[in-house]
Amino acid sequence: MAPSELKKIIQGIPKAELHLHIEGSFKPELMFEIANRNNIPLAYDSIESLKNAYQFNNLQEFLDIYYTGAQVLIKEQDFYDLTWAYLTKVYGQNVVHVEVFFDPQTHTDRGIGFNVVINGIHRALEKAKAELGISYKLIMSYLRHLSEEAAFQTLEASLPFKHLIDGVGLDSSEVGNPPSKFAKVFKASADQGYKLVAHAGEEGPVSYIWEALDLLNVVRIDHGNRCLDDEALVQRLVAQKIPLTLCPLSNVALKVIDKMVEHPVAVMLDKGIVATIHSDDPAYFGGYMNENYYETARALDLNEVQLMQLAINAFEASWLSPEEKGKHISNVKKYFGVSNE
Ligand SMILES: Nc1ncnc2[nH]cnc12
Ligand SMILES: [Zn+2]
Repeated sequence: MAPSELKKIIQGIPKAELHLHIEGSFKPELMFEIANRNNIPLAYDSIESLKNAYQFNNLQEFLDIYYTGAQVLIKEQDFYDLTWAYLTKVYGQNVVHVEVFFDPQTHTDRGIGFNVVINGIHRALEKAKAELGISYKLIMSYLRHLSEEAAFQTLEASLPFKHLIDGVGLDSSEVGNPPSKFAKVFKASADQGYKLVAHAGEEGPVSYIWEALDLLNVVRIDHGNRCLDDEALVQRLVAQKIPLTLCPLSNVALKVIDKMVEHPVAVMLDKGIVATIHSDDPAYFGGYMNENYYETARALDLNEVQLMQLAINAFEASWLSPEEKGKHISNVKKYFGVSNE
């Protein structure tokens, strides 16, 4: 298929984004603008030199830059502008539903109020719902390089805003910080009514995916690339329809895989895993939803049936109601000319 034809097909697919760190959507241009208005010096003297620093050998090298960039976010308006910029961008890519991560501790540890962060993000999400027709869920992520005690404090701080938050996640430096470290706070989060997800098996071993399932009771795994190392785990994921939110451009940028042709998503689909494609930190990894679909489809020679399955899987994996899921899935099928019988 010609590149332009593939791009056109991907553009038209109604898509759900389920693995997006809002701080990872912070474009250098907006970062400079917000840094200037808040009088915060950046370590880079131009947008170009900042962009040149976006070369990573592993997850930690990325995280160091990502946390530094987030430090210019001070006011509610900053969080609003960040979120609104992301939403208007993906509106143009026919993303119709988003489930967005935010990292409260990255901000509260700098003295920014939980209310400042969540109110700014929430205001933009509400505006996108009203004006762009994009539905949303919000996921508060605990930073796994910090203690479980710190995660408990974050859970406590979230409670006045519980009505705005749909679930909790677990992100940041994976190796050495297994899911088991957060078993108690995940149980307490579930008791508060939060849904549960966790990053696992991105750089960490397959045992972290088992732990996320058995000790944290998550309903989806973020990344999960390493699951193919373990056939029993694959069978569990298939039998229980546990989705994996994969991020192909992120995996190449962070050297989780060497080249896109090595990405496991096609094999996962073949095995019947509810695999989905997302963008993780699009401002840092070179692409949003369309670019992730496109680069993966090109490298793995995905056909239209596989593209349709990926799009359907994302709605199946979402936290939308059964009726909403059904409506979106029927739209995807219609788009691909498949009957909804
Ligand atoms: N890919 C990733 N893995 C873990 N933590 C993250 N935080 C933002 N992006 C992340
Ligand atoms: Zn992620």
